[in-house]
Amino acid sequence: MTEKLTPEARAAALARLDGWTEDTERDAITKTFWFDGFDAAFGFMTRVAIKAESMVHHPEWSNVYGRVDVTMTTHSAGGLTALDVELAEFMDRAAAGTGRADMG
Ligand SMILES: C[C@H](O)[C@H](O)[C@H]1CNC2=NC(N)=NC(=O)C2=N1
Repeated sequence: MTEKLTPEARAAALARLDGWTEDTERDAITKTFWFDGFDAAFGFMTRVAIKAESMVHHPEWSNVYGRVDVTMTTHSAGGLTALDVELAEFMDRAAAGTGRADMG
């Protein structure tokens, strides 16, 4: 089973990630992505969904028009793991416009 990150690994991951903040109350990280309308937001979500399925690891998220609110945590571990960081990094790349279904 995937283990929760150590405090050191967690701090290093947060320093590496772009704009993610900690939700310390539930040991999760969150970020709001903004896109130029629904089409771009849903395109992002589609790329992330394909990646999430391949990882068998899924975001908690909601979408309103060009806005996507994301929370990442690992339910089975009860907190933040390397899987959350991996998918968060993928989202940062996908949102930067380099996202492809076959990406990373
Ligand atoms: C059965 C299936 O592998 C599990 O329910 C997976 C699915 N996606 C998941 N996603 C997340 N974020 N955490 C999990 O613990 C998790 N578990």
